[in-house]
Amino acid sequence: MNDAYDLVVIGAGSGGLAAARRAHQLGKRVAIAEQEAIGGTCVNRGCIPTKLMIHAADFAKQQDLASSYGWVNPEGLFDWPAFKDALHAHVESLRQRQIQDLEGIDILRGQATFLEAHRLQVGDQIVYARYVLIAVGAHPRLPEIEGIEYALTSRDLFDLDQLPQSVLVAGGGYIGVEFSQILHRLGSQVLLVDTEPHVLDGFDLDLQTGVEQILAADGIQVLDQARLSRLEKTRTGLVATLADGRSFSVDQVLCALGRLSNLQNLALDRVAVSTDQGKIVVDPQGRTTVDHIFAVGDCTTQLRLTPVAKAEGEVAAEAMFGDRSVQVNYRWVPSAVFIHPEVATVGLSEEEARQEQQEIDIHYNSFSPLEYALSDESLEAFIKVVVHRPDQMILGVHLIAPRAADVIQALVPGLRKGLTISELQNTIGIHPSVGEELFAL
Ligand SMILES: Cc1cc2nc3c(=O)[nH]c(=O)nc-3n(C[C@H](O)[C@H](O)[C@H](O)COP(=O)(O)OP(=O)(O)OC[C@H]3O[C@@H](n4cnc5c(N)ncnc54)[C@H](O)[C@@H]3O)c2cc1C
Ligand SMILES: NC(=O)c1ccc[n+]([C@@H]2O[C@H](COP(=O)([O-])OP(=O)(O)OC[C@H]3O[C@@H](n4cnc5c(N)ncnc54)[C@H](O)[C@@H]3O)[C@@H](O)[C@H]2O)c1
Repeated sequence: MNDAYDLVVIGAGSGGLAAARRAHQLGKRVAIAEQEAIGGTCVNRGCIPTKLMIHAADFAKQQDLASSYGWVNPEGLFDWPAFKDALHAHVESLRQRQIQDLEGIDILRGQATFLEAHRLQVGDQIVYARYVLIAVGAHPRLPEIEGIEYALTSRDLFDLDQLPQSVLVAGGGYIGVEFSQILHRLGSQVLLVDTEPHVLDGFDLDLQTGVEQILAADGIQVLDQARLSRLEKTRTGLVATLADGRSFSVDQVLCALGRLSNLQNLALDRVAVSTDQGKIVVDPQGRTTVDHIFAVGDCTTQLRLTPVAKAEGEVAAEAMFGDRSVQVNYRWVPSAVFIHPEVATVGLSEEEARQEQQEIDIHYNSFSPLEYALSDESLEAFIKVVVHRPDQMILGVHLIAPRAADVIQALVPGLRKGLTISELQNTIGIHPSVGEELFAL
């Protein structure tokens, strides 16, 4: 049968592409179904365009610092349409590269739906699949409040005709915090509203409060324990009302309130795949409650990050067709919030370690990065290490500093092998660098 595959992958994002390529390398006949653009969220409307916007915004910060380093009149004007064109051209080139990398794999254009356990409809085509991998990702959650149709999501930001002069950002997670600083640096007045006591709920509390200080020092107003409850369109923009009755007139409102798995069109009820709170339940190999159906990435109950989706995709393909013993190890997954200065974290927060009733010591080092030395502006960067007192092994590392993401991820192989605080303290670093501060704890 022409339309019979060893594996049909649903969704050509980070997880689906990794699985499809691995299964193809293992000699299997593979098809990948995609209803939108190849590359999924990360390439088309997530990590890559966001980080390009962060670089654009960072030049504004560098201009501020440059005048302390002898540069005269470093201020320039930001041309949003020119940047947008360059951004979309780069995203298009990445997309083309992803398509080239799919050589030997059939691309099925359209929405995939289960007809029965091994049969899928993709657009107007019906295909047979020995195995199916669901990698359908997620979409922004919008609360059911009056006027929500006027709000933007992160998807819309890369296509705006012009940047808003004022914006209310609802949600202080990764997306809300990153875009608050981007939009502020590019000239918008920003108000950030979050329901929790601090932004970045779930991060180490010192990171949460440290980030709020950075945002406040930038001139971003942060309202904690506040909930967006209504939007009204006016002649000039929007009026956003909070649950406590306060209201704000702004040009735009950005909703960054978490993401929901894209399960709505799959007809999962026809195949008895179990879900929990709208996410597919999987084991550490990505197997669902149905033996030949796997799921990876943002549509599952695991962490929602690109490198995690990729690792899960590769493991799932191995579990189907190669080394059946592999599993994803979620113990030491680092992550970063790409603001200036960067925020990066790995392992347990102090609060998580205390909740687990671990006996812990906290090692802390605050420092001022050299790039601020000549500036009137100050930056208190810090590193915090959570240590298991009985054996001195490191349980978590949390850093706010320039280049924090690179510093933290370089530690991960050591952490996986049981790195202790004295091994860190006995290391000779590179001077002058942010990384050497790790060894001065
Ligand atoms: C603004 C933003 C910034 C981010 N920044 C970072 C970052 O800096 N670092 C990081 O690690 N992560 C980041 N993420 C998260 C990261 O993008 C995701 O974790 C990652 O893309 C998940 O990959 P995935 O394969 O699970 O899903 P996706 O990449 O979302 O791919 C799913 C694909 O499935 C398709 N699809 C859905 N349903 C069907 C169907 N029925 N039939 C056919 N196709 C279907 C979709 O069109 C989509 O292309 C960011 C996310 C956002 C929104
Ligand atoms: N740098 C990165 O790695 C990166 C960047 C962007 C996105 N991501 C991924 O994308 C996912 C989604 O990001 P996100 O920021 O949308 O979600 P999130 O879950 O990280 O944060 C949502 C925030 O919204 C708040 N909130 C919920 N309802 C609210 C309301 N009605 N009013 C005000 N605040 C409210 C929550 O308290 C929470 O702080 C993340 O989980 C992350 O995995 C990662």
